[in-house]
Amino acid sequence: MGNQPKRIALLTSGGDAPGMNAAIRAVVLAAHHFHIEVLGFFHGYNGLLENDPTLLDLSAVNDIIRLGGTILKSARCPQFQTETGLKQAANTLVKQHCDALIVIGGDGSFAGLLALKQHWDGQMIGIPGTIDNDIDGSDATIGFSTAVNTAINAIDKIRDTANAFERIFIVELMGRHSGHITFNVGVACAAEQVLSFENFSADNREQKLKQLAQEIASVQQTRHNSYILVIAENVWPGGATALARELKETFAIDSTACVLGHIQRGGSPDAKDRVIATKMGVAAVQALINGENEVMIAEQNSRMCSVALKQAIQHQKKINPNLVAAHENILAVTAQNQC
Ligand SMILES: Nc1ncnc2c1ncn2[C@@H]1O[C@H](COP(=O)(O)OP(=O)(O)O)[C@@H](O)[C@H]1O
Ligand SMILES: O=P(O)(O)OC[C@H]1O[C@](O)(COP(=O)(O)O)[C@@H](O)[C@@H]1O
Repeated sequence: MGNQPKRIALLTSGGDAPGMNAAIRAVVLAAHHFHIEVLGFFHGYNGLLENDPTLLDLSAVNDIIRLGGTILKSARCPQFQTETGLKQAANTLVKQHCDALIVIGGDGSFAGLLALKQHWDGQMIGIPGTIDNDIDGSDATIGFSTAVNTAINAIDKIRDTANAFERIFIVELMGRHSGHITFNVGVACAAEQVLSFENFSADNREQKLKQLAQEIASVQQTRHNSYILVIAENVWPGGATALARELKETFAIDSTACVLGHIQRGGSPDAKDRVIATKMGVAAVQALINGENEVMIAEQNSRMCSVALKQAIQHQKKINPNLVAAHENILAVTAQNQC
């Protein structure tokens, strides 16, 4: 306990995620409990370059657990990826007498922490905050659950029009490198097709287009029903709009492309995200007090634990293969054959 930090720097970085505020609140409350000060830096790593932080007292985090976005603002900060930027950030932390840094963000933000390590020797802890859920070593990330629920709500609404008009919709979901959102939403919405990194490669594009055209024709002829295809962003060259155009040009199939976009990142965090963010925020302060360094707080089988930051950014977290297989082999096929 003698070496516990006296002043923690806290920031949110990269894509904002619902529940980041809940994590900020938990860090501040836990730190207050242990008589540690928390300095909030704004605009991601830019805040360390700007050196204009604010002391986060209890009133600063009052009633923020239910708010989407982040009260500390977020940003991407190219300057932090230069030696000059990293040195400047390290100087700020020294000048502000911070002996620890907690960053709530995604894999890029954690890579940033590891780069800063070359110039600053304080304690560093990452808290996984990203809707993409693409962080190794943690079963879930803050924001994923809310984003999935938001997309489900949106697609359920689209389904009403799709059913009423027996129309085809192609809905593009976020997750630039991973299909966690796409597969979970696809299964939960009973989407007729799911297209993501796990089950599609652009090399098979022509074959896939033909297969989709056949499926759509079959569903429409035999069932007079709607057809919803969910696709991950970046998976089809040109995205949902290009796919809709190709179906029209090659097979004369009319479809409507719908890009859900940033709607998935916003809104009040759901119960799951509020709870995981709170647990992670408290665990981060406890990890600092225990002398841990260069780790990310994670949840594994409902328990909080620490994972080396290096391990967290390996990009090896796969979609549950049972989910992919169930959709490919059972759910979609069975649903499409219903009369
Ligand atoms: N290799 C790196 N070195 C230093 N900083 C980095 C590095 N990679 C990312 N960052 C910092 O982290 C920020 C957020 O990363 P980004 O990948 O955009 O979001 P996320 O953290 O959500 O994955 C970047 O804008 C940059 O400031
Ligand atoms: O808002 P931007 O800068 O266009 O970024 C969009 C990207 O951010 C995300 O919403 C979240 O990604 P990160 O959490 O890794 O930043 C991705 O799903 C999406 O591809």
